[in-house]
Amino acid sequence: MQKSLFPSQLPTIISRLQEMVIAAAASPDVLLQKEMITLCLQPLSDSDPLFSQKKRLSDARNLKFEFHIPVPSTEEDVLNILNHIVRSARILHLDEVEIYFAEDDACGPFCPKNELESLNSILLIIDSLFSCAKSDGMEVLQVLQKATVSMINCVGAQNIDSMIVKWVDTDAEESLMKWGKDHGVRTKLKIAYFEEAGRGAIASEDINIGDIALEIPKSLIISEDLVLESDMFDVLRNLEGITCETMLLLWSMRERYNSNSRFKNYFEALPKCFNTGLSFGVDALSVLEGTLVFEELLQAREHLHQQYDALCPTLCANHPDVFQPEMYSWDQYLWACELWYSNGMKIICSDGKLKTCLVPVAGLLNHSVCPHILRYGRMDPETKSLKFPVSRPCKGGEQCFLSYGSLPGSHLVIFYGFLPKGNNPYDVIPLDFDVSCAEDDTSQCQSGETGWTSHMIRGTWLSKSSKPHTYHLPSPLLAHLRAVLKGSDFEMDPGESIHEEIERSVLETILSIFTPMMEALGDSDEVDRESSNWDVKLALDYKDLQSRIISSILVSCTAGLRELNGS
Ligand SMILES: C[S@@+](CC[C@H](N)C(=O)[O-])C[C@H]1O[C@@H](n2cnc3c(N)ncnc32)[C@H](O)[C@@H]1O
Repeated sequence: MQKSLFPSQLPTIISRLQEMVIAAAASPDVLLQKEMITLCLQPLSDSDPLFSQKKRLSDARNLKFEFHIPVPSTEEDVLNILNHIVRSARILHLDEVEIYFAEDDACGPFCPKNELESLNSILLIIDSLFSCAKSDGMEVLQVLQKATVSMINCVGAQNIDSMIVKWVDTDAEESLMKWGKDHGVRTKLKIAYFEEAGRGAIASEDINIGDIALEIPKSLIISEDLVLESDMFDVLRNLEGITCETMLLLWSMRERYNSNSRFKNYFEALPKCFNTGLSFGVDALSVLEGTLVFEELLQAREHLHQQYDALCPTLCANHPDVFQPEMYSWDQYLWACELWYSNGMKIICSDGKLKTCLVPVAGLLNHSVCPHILRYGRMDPETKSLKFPVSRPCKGGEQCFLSYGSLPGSHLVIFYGFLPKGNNPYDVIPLDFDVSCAEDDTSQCQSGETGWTSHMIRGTWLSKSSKPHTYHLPSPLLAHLRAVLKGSDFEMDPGESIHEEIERSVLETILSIFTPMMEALGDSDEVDRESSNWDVKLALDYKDLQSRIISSILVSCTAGLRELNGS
């Protein structure tokens, strides 16, 4: 589901409680014992692929990663320090898209996922400090804990991803849950149906931060190990270049119809069709013409067709006993691809390898940009199970959401068949510049002195920057264009950081990229939304989203130009 399900580095929590003995100046005979709480965030690691960008941001803001809180302290002082801790944690947890848009003058919150990751990492440290705190220290920790939990609750309160429950459990889902529980699944969730998202999971009781909402034993997880044990492997092992993922896909096509399968209840509860972008009909495709997703979708389908043609007919002809032709049609292949794309989870298994797996029951969790479950994806070696703890509370009866990752709408449409509600901070338009620079200036041209070599843009309503000459556009992009356009054409006074002519050129360049994009989107008013099929509706929603993003960029550039022209 998530392309990289587990955060690349687990937070190594280094925390300690130090006792400091301070001599009282007034009376040298008396030693006052003063407790000091030291809270250390995971330090920036140079193995982090975003190390240089994070370092630049944290240096620009003078951030620290180790904090000392004197005990006792006033509540105000504690909360003030917590504010600094949170600012640092946010930077540590930024992912590639989030950091690209993190402006130097912004201290967050950046987006719900980053906020939840940061606050949960802090909460974990605070909780670990309780065991060695003394009474005054306890009080300080309680203040820190209460304030952090309250910030987490605030993130949840702003979430608008609520859906209306239609019904709870049908036969197939009921059998799946019963089968799961009989085989060791432990859960505080039950299955429900939502008009907007199909099945999903609701909390059957209040689930608090850190509680395990769902625990799936290893024995129920479908991974490549099953293919390696099956008769299929004898045939597939001889195929050059075949990946474990493809083997597993072929295995699942057959297992779906195996009445003796260990996973019968799981396969029976799967949808008969997945309704992702890969199944779009011609009408939906024609709506998408002119959007970025159109080409991506055609390429993805072409790739799958080629893969099918290269594999299935030959396997069925040469090994009909293993690959029965009636189970290996193109439609069945597409169904299996959609299953794996929309339900596959990347898990670090007991052998330390990252594998794409199907996880019964967990596969019923829907996605949100403000999820409850973020930290999962590593098999617990002790319990031999996969645990899904919540990072924000989920009240009984509420839908419990998972994060499928930092995914843009285009990816969600093609591989999952939906667009999430609310602002998706990962809805970016990538920008590939073919830069030809003066030879001696190439590196500066490519990075615009910010370390970024690829660029992106998103809806400008998401920008909170109030700095002049930012136009609600990302600063790495502006820096890059300024560096490229500066070239040798403009004379800049020493010390001059902004040159009006360059600013105009930057904004005009962006307008020249997005004006034709907006025109290419055309008008979709003539399509009757109400009577359209699911795929046309989704294509229209995606197109609306693209228009909204592009139009916000055009408005920001035009406003910027007007400002520069003094009108
Ligand atoms: C892992 S499955 C989740 C269970 C799924 N709803 C079902 O009925 O089987 C992923 C699929 O759920 C749907 N989905 C997940 N999150 C959604 C959301 N926020 N809004 C609408 N549909 C969603 C999409 O169809 C997606 O391909």
